[in-house]
Amino acid sequence: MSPKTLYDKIWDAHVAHEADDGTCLLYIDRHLVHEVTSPQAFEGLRMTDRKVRAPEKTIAVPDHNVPTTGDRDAKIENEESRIQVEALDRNAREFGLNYYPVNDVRQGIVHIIGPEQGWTLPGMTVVCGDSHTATHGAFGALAHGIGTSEVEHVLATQTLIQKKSKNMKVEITGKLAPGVTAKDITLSVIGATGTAGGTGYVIEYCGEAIRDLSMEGRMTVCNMAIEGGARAGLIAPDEKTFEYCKGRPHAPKGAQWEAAMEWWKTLYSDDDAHWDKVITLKGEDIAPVVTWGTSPEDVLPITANIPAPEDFSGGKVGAAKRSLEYMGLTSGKPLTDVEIDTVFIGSCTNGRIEDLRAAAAILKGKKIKEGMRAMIVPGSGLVRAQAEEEGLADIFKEAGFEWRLAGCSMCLAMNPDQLSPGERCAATSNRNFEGRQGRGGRTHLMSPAMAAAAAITGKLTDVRTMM
Ligand SMILES: CC(C)[C@H](C(=O)O)[C@@H](O)C(=O)O
Ligand code: SF4
Repeated sequence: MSPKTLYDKIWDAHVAHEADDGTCLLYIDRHLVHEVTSPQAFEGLRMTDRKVRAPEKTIAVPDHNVPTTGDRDAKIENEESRIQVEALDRNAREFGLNYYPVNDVRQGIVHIIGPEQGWTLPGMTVVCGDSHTATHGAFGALAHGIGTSEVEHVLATQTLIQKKSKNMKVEITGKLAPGVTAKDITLSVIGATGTAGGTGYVIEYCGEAIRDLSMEGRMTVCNMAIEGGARAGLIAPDEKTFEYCKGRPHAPKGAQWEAAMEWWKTLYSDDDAHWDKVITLKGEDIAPVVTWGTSPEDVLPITANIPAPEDFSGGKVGAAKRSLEYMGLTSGKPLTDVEIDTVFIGSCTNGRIEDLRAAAAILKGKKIKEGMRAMIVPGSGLVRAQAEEEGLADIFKEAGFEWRLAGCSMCLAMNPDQLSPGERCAATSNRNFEGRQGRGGRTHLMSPAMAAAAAITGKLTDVRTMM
């Protein structure tokens, strides 16, 4: 048998049909559905009088438009948001899906609750009408975003038409230095490869620094594979993965667990498998980083100065000029001089319990800078409950943070949590595009510990000075 990558193995196990031109029909194990990209897909089913082919493998949750304050049973004020959330509610009930309504404690960001509830498991194919579906790759699942017409196709057939991508290996060797996290790894990779570096590839992240990460950290890394242009990100499952999955509500039990483990233990890239592209970073070389511009590739160590357009070449010169203008930054000044007025800790990148613990470790016994607007938005109701039980919520509230209900929130500002024009935010999310967090808002991406440090000082801050 010829050697295979992890991606090859999962792919081969799911091909239902291959056409002469290489186009394949892939079987889909899990279909996650949120309110933004699904209404038209369900309408399509209705119009053609179809049912959902595998409702037991389809999981629906509202997350993007839900308010994170107040009464969850109250009507959503914004009409567009309300229509989407109500449509999902109707569709989930009518088509008999697994459903976590907004007032269910298990509700949360779709990419956080999939793993949390044990829907996401090694070796699966997982899709969702959402680009950050790559997150689930942390379990050694082939997971990627799909468009609304594909959502309809998967709902109707439980299959997806796909062409195979190329294999890319991203190896992070050695150990991370103190203060350096999974977020710094994933941002540094994009800084090195650019936002198009992964185009046409499925990335497998490997190496000692990846193995050392918790499942939460691995999800942070895979979450941003899409920002590096890749179709999906993967990490081979290991004991940590199995331990995380064991006992989750929808994980297999008993003999079924044993049978699953037999297959899961074969899920690694063979030694002499073929890679179309290989990138290697040394863990020791990775610093706590922040973004300075309006693309996730605009990454620098926190100790650097704000770049000048002339530091770049080609099309990037003009892009950097526009970014710096939009961001209101002066070239040559230290990044640590940049003052911020808002801190957002949350999102499917960094809204899990470990992220909240990392922020709490910095915030314990401290106060945020006067006048600072700071919020923690847990990734799910269960993350929120656990943080309360562990006393983290008290640390946040005593420090001056708002303690919110679960949802996407200020990651993309589809709910009332938005930046005003010119406001500058230290954010733990994954996109710093113009207007992403509200029209005219300015976003600096970073790790939860770095965002917590910035909340205290009121500036972009090297977390290592506060440890
Ligand atoms: C709304 C949704 C389609 C979108 C995505 O696909 O990623 C959102 O989650 C985002 O992060 O921009
Ligand atoms: S938290 Fe942000 S990135 Fe994640 S699904 Fe929601 S909007 Fe998209």
